[in-house]
Amino acid sequence: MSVPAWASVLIALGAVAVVALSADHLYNRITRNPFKPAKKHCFITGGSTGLGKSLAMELIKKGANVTIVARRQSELDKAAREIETCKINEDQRVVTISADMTSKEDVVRALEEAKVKMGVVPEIVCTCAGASYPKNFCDYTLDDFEYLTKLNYLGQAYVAHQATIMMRDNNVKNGKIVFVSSMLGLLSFAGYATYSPTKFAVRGLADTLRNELKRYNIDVHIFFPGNIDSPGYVVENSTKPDVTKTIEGLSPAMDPKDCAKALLSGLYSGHYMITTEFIGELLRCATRGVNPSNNYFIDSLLALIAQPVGSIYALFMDFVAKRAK
Ligand SMILES: NC(=O)C1=CN([C@@H]2O[C@H](COP(=O)(O)OP(=O)(O)OC[C@H]3O[C@@H](n4cnc5c(N)ncnc54)[C@H](OP(=O)(O)O)[C@@H]3O)[C@@H](O)[C@H]2O)C=CC1
Ligand SMILES: CCCCCCCCCCCCCCCC(=O)[C@@H](N)CO
Repeated sequence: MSVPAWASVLIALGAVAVVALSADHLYNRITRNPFKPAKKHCFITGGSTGLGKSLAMELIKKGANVTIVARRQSELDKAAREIETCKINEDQRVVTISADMTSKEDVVRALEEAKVKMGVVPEIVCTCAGASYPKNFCDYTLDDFEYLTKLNYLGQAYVAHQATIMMRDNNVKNGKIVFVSSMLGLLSFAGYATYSPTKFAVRGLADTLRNELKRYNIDVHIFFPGNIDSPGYVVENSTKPDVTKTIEGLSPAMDPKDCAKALLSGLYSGHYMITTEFIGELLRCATRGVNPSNNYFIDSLLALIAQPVGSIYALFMDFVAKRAK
């Protein structure tokens, strides 16, 4: 009995898919160290509210020890009490450090303090501290550009730099640095002139270090979440222009806990670029460049879909922006 031509084509395509998927899986496994947070010292900036706090809670549930860093000690203490309730072992530790990530001295001190208080240097570093104050371009002051560059970009760059030196000098076996960008590090539109560039900059740094830190066996990851229902989100919505709200309508605010879980799931899978939702996946695949794919076969398919979707969205964005007051 001969197989019809269409069936042979299907079988051939299926075979290619299976080979591509398994090669990709193998590639992810071989090129990154497995993510095993249990007993590790996780250092989280912006760990007192929103994404950072939820991430600390999820990591504690996995058996990690956690240091959370932020400016306000009162919020740190409140968060620490909440995080403590997620412990799975009595001996797990939660350390708080009050420090300002826009200050070089504070960043250096925070890492030193974390090492002393926890008794071991940070092995997993997540730079969540960040903020956004969306406005129309002409309504910003020049200082607004400087502040968000300091907090959202330099704040992550300083921490990554000091943590890398610490990991190198203390022979950390397989360290991890997780940068926090945003979907706005993959696309941008009206309202985000002071914010989006800082999140693109974080990607530039993460892409550099993903490659460069291989020599120290430090894995680098970058997270691109959509809107998160956090205290910061409430603040940003108070100044967000209507045009911005209309354009980003496609990204409903996610619960910080689900967002943290999405990040962990990406880390467990060994993905470099991690997103939270389908739109994020489309944007990731459309802008991946020469970064590793998460799944070569599916990513290529999504990249293909993203082209027409992106062009149509650009028409919509420009239509809305042109009519904005
Ligand atoms: N919320 C959203 O919609 C989205 C957020 N993101 C990004 O995710 C990250 C977390 O956001 P979100 O959950 O909203 O955060 P929140 O605004 O809820 O929390 C911010 C955290 O950072 C700390 N922080 C703020 N400024 C500084 C500073 N100068 N030095 C040290 N710590 C600081 C805050 O504490 P304290 O004020 O006491 O210092 C707090 O712990 C940010 O990088 C943000 O850009 C990405 C996509 C969407
Ligand atoms: C491939 C083509 C797909 C096109 C679809 C584009 C959809 C746009 C959704 C944008 C969502 C923006 C989230 C902002 C999160 C953030 O970082 C802020 N909350 C911080 O202020």
